[in-house]
Amino acid sequence: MEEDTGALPRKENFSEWYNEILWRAEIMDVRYPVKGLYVWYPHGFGIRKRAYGILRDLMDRDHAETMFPLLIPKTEFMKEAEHIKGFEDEVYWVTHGGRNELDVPLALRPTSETAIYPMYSLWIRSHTDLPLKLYQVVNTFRYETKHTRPLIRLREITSFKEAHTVHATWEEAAAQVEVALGLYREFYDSLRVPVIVSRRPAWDKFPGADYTIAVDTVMPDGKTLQIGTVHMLGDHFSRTYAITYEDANGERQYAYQTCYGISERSIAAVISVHGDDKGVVLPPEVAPIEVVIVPIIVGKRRDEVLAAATVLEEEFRNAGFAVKLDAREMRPGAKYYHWEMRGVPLRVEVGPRDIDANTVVAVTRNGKKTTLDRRGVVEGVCSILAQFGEELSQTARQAMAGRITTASNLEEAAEVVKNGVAVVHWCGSQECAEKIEAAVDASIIGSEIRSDLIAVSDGPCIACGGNGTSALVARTY
Ligand SMILES: Nc1ncnc2c1ncn2[C@@H]1O[C@H](COS(=O)(=O)NC(=O)[C@@H](N)CS)[C@@H](O)[C@H]1O
Ligand SMILES: [Zn+2]
Repeated sequence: MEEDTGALPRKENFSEWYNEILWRAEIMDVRYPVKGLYVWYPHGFGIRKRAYGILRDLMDRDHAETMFPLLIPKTEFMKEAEHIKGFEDEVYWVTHGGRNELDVPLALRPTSETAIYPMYSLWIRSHTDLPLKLYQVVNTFRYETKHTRPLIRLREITSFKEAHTVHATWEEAAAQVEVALGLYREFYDSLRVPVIVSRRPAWDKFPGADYTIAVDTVMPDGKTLQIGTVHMLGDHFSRTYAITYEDANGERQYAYQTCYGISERSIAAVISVHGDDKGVVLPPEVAPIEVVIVPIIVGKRRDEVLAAATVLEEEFRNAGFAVKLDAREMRPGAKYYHWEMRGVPLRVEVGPRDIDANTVVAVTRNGKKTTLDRRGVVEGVCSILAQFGEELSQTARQAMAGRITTASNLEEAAEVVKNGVAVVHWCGSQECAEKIEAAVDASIIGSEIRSDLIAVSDGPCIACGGNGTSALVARTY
C-alpha cells in the first residue's frame, strides 16, 4: 500500500478527515468498481475481527450462532406486506443461473427475516422449543439510494450481525428487547463509544415491527449515527410465516419475536469518535496491534538495542499482547507517525540509555509518556493501557455531552441541530413532528430517551404547546 504522505485534513473538517483516514490508516479501500462496495485492508479487518470477537462473546452468553442462505425466493420474500414495502426499493434480485432464467427470482438478503422464519416454522413445534435465540454474522445487500459512504452506508453490508429470537409470550419478547439493549451497551462500552438509547418514532420503526429501540452515537460533526437497533416484532411475522407452538395445554399459539442488528457502523463509530488530527485512535480492546516497540538505534550499539527490543517483544507476546517490533531502517519519528496514524494505543521505546538504566519509555497514543522499570514492564504496560481505555471513554463521553443541548423552542432547536443534538418537548403526534422537522431541518429520531447524559422531563410541545415529553432532534447519517 502507498506510504503516508503529508498531513491529514483536520478532524474538524470531519467529512474530508474521515474519507482520507480510511486509506491513510489502511482501514478500507474505496476504489472497488461497484458503488457502495468497499474492500477491507488487513489492518481495518483486524479491527473488525477484534470488535466482532467481543460481540460474539457477548452474544454467545445465551444465543447460538448459525448461518442461513444468502438467496431468498421471491415467494417467501413477498409474504410479509409491511416488510416488503420497507425493502422493495432496496432489494437486489438474482434472475439467472448461468444462461437459464430462474423460474423464481431470488433476493439477496437485505436482512434475513424472510430466509429464517420459514425455517423457524419447521423447527418450532412445542413451547419446549422456546425460547429460541440465534444469530449470524453475514453480508447483506441493500440498494441504498441515499449517498453511500464506507462503513456507514454500504450497499453490501459486510459485517451484519443479526439476531432473531422466538418466545412464547409478548412479555418474554419484550424482556428480550431489554436483554439485547444491555448487550449492545456492553459492546459499545468495550469500544469506549458513548450511546444514546431511544424509541424510534412509529414511522421510523423496522418494517413489520411493533416498535424499534435504537442505539445512536453522536459523530464529531454533530450528526447522529444509528449503530444498533432492536425490534419488537410481536406476532406479525409468526402469523405470516406460521411460527406456532403447542402450549402446555395442547393449544396451538402464535409465537412472539424480536430481532436486533449491528453492522460495521460500529467500526465507523470507533474511528470517528476516538480519532484525532494524527489519525485513528484505537481502544486497546479492538487494536490489532496493542503495543509497537520502536528501537532507538544509535550507531555502534545497534545490535545490542535490537537484541534488547527482541527480548522485550517476546516478553509482551508471551504475556498475551498483540505486539509488533518495528525494526525497519527508518527514523524513529517516521515510525511514530506511521503507527499513530493506524491508531496503535501504546508505543514502547528502547535505546542505549534505557539499556544502561534498565528502563523503557512507554508513550500512549494520547501522548502520555512514562518511564517504566524494565523488570515490571508487562504489569506497567497493563495498567497504562487500562488507564488509556478509561481516558478514551471519558473523553468520548464529554465530547458527546457537549453536543447535546436542550432547546425550549423551534428557533433554539434549529440552531442546536446545526452541530449537535437538540432535546425538545414533543407531544408525540406525527403532525407536530412534521412541523418540527420542517422548522429545524432535522429529524425527530427518538423519544423515551435512555441516557445518563440527558434528564428526561415533561413540558409543552415546541410545536403545539400540548403535553410533551423529551425527544431527540438531530441530523443523521
Ligand atoms: N446500508 C447500511 N450500511 C451499513 N449499516 C447499515 C445499513 N443499513 C442498516 N445498517 C445498520 O444495521 C442495523 C440493523 O439494520 S436494521 O434495518 O435497522 N434492522 C434489521 O435489519 C433487523 N433485521 C435487525 S437484525 C442498523 O441499526 C444500522 O446500524
Ligand atoms: Zn405537539
